[in-house]
Amino acid sequence: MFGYGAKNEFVVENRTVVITGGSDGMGRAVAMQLAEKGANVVIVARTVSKLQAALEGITAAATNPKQRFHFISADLTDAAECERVLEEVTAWNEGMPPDVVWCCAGFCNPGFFVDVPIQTQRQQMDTVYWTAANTAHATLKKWLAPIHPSAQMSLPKRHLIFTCSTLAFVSIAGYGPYSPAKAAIRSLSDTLSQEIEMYNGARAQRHQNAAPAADVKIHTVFPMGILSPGFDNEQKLKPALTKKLEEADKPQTPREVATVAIDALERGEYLITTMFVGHVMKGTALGPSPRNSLIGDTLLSWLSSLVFLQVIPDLRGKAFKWGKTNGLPNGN
Ligand SMILES: NC(=O)C1=CN([C@@H]2O[C@H](COP(=O)(O)OP(=O)(O)OC[C@H]3O[C@@H](n4cnc5c(N)ncnc54)[C@H](OP(=O)(O)O)[C@@H]3O)[C@@H](O)[C@H]2O)C=CC1
Ligand SMILES: CCCCCCCCCCCCCCCC(=O)[C@@H](N)CO
Repeated sequence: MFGYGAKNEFVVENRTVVITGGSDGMGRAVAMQLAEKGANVVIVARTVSKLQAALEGITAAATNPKQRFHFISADLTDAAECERVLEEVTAWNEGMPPDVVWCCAGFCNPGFFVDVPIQTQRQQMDTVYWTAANTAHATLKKWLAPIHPSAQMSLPKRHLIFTCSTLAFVSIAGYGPYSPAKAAIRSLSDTLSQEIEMYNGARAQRHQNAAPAADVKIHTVFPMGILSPGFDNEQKLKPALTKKLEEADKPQTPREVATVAIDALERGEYLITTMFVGHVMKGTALGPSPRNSLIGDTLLSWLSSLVFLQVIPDLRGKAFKWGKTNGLPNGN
């Protein structure tokens, strides 16, 4: 929770939330929990049958008969489809854009770089990076449109949330098709977290000048493994070496990941990790990102830099030893 007496920085009651990838895994768990907290929820994914089944469960999680639920089928690798989704949600939401957009769409196709066709690697960039960037673009174009001072209303902060992976901080052999796309999301998130301040600054003068309708905050969640249908699929493709190198990962349920992430959003955090190993992976890679807590994150980065003195050679050493013992993956 956000702590006794502290302010909840992520109020969703009576507000409208869009969750991409909301038909399965973590996205569906997030949708259920935000419905439990009183949000109106729109889930977006490609497969209609999965959307219908998920929406039933999400609707049943509602706590107030006034809450509304909707699904939209769209392939978010197509930017025009993301614009359509935002238009449809705005029309459904009585002309108001959504208050929260959470990008969860994506899946992982692991494999060694030279073994995975380059076309598949481009597709990973499309499904992981571009679904998020397209959704962010369509959303922010709506949110940041200038509103004349006479038409300004008092609106609460809007939230754009990306879902990354701790692999964006520390990549592992066998994730070449996937980690770069997640690292690109992290970079976009850092860029936007700075750029958005210009708009929030302009809004401080909204009584004199045209400005966006509400302040905007950016967040990014970095889960470890999530026990989802996507994960089951990924395990079938994953090289044995990759499984060995990620032994420190004890996958969490979608519900656990959603709960931890929402709690962190309620505390107002920016880069969100969901368990101890994830915190340490973040700590080694904080770089120029805004901190959640100056002291906490600085101590974490010191701890991590010590831990990683051992982890970096360990990962490389295990890869070397694997090749020495087992030969090439398909060399027989
Ligand atoms: N599972 C894991 O171990 C980890 C996952 N993550 C990330 O967390 C997020 C959720 O993962 P997970 O819970 O495994 O998800 P799942 O693989 O279980 O579900 C993925 C969701 O995304 C949708 N989706 C996929 N491609 C598109 C597309 N092109 N357009 C629209 N919707 C799409 C799927 O529906 P449909 O196929 O019908 O479109 C589905 O709703 C992802 O971003 C993933 O990369 C991060 C760390 C670990
Ligand atoms: C004490 C600190 C030690 C740190 C050791 C680092 C070990 C690496 C763990 C790799 C974990 C990968 C999780 C993300 C998985 C993911 O995103 C995919 N499953 C995609 O779906």
